[in-house]
Amino acid sequence: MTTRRKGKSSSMSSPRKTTNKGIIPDSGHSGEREENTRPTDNTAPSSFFKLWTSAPFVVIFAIMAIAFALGLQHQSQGMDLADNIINLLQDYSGAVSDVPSLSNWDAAQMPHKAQRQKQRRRTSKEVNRRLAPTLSRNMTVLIHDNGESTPAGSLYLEPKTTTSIEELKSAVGLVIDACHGGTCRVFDRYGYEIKALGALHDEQLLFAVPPSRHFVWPAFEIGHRVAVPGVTSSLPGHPIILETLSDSPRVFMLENFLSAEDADEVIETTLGITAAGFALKRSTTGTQGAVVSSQRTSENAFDTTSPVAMKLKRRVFDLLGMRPYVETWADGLQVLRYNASKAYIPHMDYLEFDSNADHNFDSASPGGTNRFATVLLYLTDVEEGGETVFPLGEPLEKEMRTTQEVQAEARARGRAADLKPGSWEEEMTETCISRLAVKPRKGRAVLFYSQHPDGRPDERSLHGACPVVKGVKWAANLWVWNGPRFGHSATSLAKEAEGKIQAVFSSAVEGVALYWETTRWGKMGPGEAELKAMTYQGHKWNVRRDEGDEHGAVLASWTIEAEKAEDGIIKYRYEG
Ligand SMILES: O=C(O)CCC(=O)C(=O)O
Ligand SMILES: [Fe+2]
Repeated sequence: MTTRRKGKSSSMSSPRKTTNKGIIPDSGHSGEREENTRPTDNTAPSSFFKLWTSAPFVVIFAIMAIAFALGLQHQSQGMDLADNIINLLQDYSGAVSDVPSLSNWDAAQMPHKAQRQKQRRRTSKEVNRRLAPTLSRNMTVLIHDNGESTPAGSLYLEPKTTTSIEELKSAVGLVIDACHGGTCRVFDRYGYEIKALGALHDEQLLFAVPPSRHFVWPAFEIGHRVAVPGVTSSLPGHPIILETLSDSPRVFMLENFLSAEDADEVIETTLGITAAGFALKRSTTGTQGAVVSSQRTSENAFDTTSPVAMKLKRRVFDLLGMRPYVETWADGLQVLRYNASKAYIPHMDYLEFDSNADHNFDSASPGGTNRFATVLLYLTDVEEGGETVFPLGEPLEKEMRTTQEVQAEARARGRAADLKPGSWEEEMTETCISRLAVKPRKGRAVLFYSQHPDGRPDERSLHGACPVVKGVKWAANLWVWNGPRFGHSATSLAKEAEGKIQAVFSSAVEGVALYWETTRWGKMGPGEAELKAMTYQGHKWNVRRDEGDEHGAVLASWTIEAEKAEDGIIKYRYEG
């Protein structure tokens, strides 16, 4: 195995300027694969894609002819080639060059048939399981620091020296300092952890994720689009498309994330919630006791358990490469309603380190947790206004406007929305007009990260909800934490909610997980924190053998009996 280490890779300081054109594959490989792994220009499909999508048969024929010719001379080499082609298909299943550009989202067409088939291949639940545990051939892989768009170095791997995933991980440790000793997990560029060497292929981009950190989608460049493989989308045949809007702050647009029916169901479910602490009411801020703020004028509700909320919460974890789903790592789905003029001043989603003495919010420190990423779902179109604005993000389309023009437009919007002249809402509108702002569209979602890949809070993640000018904006967000969340919001409020019981679960033995019906709640064991849940009389909880994403055999079941609760709390312990 040979290691090549480049100068310390760095984040794109100016995404528009930077591309990873500088990658030079190890000798012996044409540059063509890297050319294709590079972000694709929306308007100019890469030459490979043009050929593949416009004339697949020509490509297949050419491939077969080469494979056959090689096979005659050297059978195993022909097999390698065939393997490589399959890998190639898997890798490119997510690269999108033929979806419409941002300004043309409405026209989103069906992906090309070949691409759909590739999508299905990848969607099969656990790609790694079907793959050989060994390397198929000598190959070069490019090693990226988590979340980085350019590689830190490359590794030349040979089947005879790299015989296990552990060896791959140790090799990665030679390239990436934070992975010294082989401590990192290795992900492909779609957020799938590599668990079998057979999943690797030549010139693949690999992302090294240090222990207790999570995969972060690389930005590549503004406008880079990926059809996300393996994550359920709103419509069969239409993959979720993740488009880079900004590198720093790290913001992505997600198209096809949820269907119109799902959006309607979230709203209907929300309007039906009556429990105190969950039902729709004027939004609050703060962790020490929620306070109504003049700078957050929306209404919100928490939907923690409805089937549609559970489905979307799991989808978000999948999209983030956080598998399996862990209930205690996210706040409930927070549903938001903004009537005309309502807004939320620019803020961070992560909580201040000293916001509560009982919790370590320093997410970069061992055991510290805080909000890591936000996925914001738009449940309605909004006639005018209501954008999610990132004041530190570059606008997608730069318009040459003077400050006076921007101010005049903000005032006009303010009048239309009935905003108080000189109010923070009117002032914010200037930012909405001139900085990175995402227009709500039903079914669309935005992903942004509140933490750097190493867990430090990202102060550039500042964002807010622009005042709605015309119409009503319904949205829902899921705040995903980098570990078990602080039990403030939904959970502690829920204690007060009528009829609910706080259940606390633990296990004296390793290798088991808690499930609420078919929903995985989390891992249990002597080394794990107790799992907590708000639950009802008659709810059934299962202890299963922990088999990750799969449902292991049921080892024990508990049915909630309200009369056994003391002070509204009931404890269950699995003794094995
Ligand atoms: O509604 C939006 O666009 C943003 C909402 C938000 O940032 C929040 O609720 O934390
Ligand atoms: Fe927010």
